[in-house]
Amino acid sequence: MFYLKQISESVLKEVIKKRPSVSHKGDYGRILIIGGNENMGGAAIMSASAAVYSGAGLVTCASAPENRSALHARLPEAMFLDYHDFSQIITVIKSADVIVVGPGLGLSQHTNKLFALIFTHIRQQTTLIIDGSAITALAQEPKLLKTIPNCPIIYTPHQAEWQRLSGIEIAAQTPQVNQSIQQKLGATVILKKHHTEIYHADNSSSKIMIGGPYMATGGMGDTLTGIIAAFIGQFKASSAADVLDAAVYLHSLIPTKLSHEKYVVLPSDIISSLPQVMHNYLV
Ligand SMILES: NC(=O)C1=CN([C@@H]2O[C@H](COP(=O)(O)OP(=O)(O)OC[C@H]3O[C@@H](n4cnc5c(N)ncnc54)[C@H](OP(=O)(O)O)[C@@H]3O)[C@@H](O)[C@H]2O)[C@@H](O)CC1
Ligand SMILES: Nc1ncnc2c1ncn2[C@@H]1O[C@H](COP(=O)(O)OP(=O)(O)O)[C@@H](O)[C@H]1O
Ligand SMILES: [Mg+2]
Repeated sequence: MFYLKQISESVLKEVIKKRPSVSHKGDYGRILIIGGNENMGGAAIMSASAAVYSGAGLVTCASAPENRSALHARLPEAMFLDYHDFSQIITVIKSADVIVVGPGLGLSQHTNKLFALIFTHIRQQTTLIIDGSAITALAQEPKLLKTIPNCPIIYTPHQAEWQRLSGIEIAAQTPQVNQSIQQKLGATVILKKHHTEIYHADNSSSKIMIGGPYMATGGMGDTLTGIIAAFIGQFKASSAADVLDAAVYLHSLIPTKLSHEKYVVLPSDIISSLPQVMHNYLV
């Protein structure tokens, strides 16, 4: 029998820490989000917003220039880069603690150029979260997959994206098979579904038993990427597995609670609740 640990609420108390008085934004994670083409800026904005509202110290969003005003109007805490400006993007890649690539990025030659840029300039200690279009782009370009850098990598596929990347049909995505592909990839895989499963880089695995169809709105996965990035960027005292378990659990805990009074829980509802709910877990 394959054992997936059921994540419990207690992980939030273990991971979320009171901040030392003598600290500054640089201590809470420099996050770069690369996503949002001219039609899907919302995905990058939701990812960046989730990162800011879950405590990331400095968030920069590299996106299509059409999204600049929307991002600034919606999230003035975040900085913006035109994703065609390679020299500025390289500078931020080199200083980022966590990079998210993919929310709303779309599939184009430009997506592949951005991959080459990240893979060349990312530092070994930086975590790279690969989501959405970026997963599909990698699945379509096996050559790119061979050039993946030697830094911590986290894939956050939904079941169809996992099918594209792993070659496993959705019906055949059992924990044993999922873990064998995850180990071949040498990365962490967060397989998003009803009761999301996490296959950690240290070969442990876990799953959540909360969340439901009130979360089935576009942007819900984009929001998860921002929470994960912020947690990695700031909660350095806990193990990598606990930090990811906590981020994934929190992302579903908020809508589970709100679903008692709402038919659907929007990504924006989760984002605005994050600071208050996180405060509840300070010991
Ligand atoms: N506001 C914005 O800017 C938004 C931007 N977005 C961005 O769009 C990009 C593309 O991402 P995507 O997930 O929308 O599309 P894609 O990768 O083609 O997968 C969909 C196909 O897979 C199938 N499918 C099967 N199982 C599934 C499952 N469990 N979960 C989901 N799908 C499942 C599904 O089946 P069907 O619905 O037909 O039954 C369909 O055939 C990505 O970069 C993302 O960030 C979105 O976040 C939305 C809000
Ligand atoms: N029925 C459901 N039960 C539990 N979680 C769900 C359900 N439907 C969607 N979700 C969650 O919503 C998110 C959807 O991710 P994804 O498809 O990548 O969204 P998007 O790309 O639109 O942002 C995942 O975290 C998934 O677990
Ligand atoms: Mg997605």
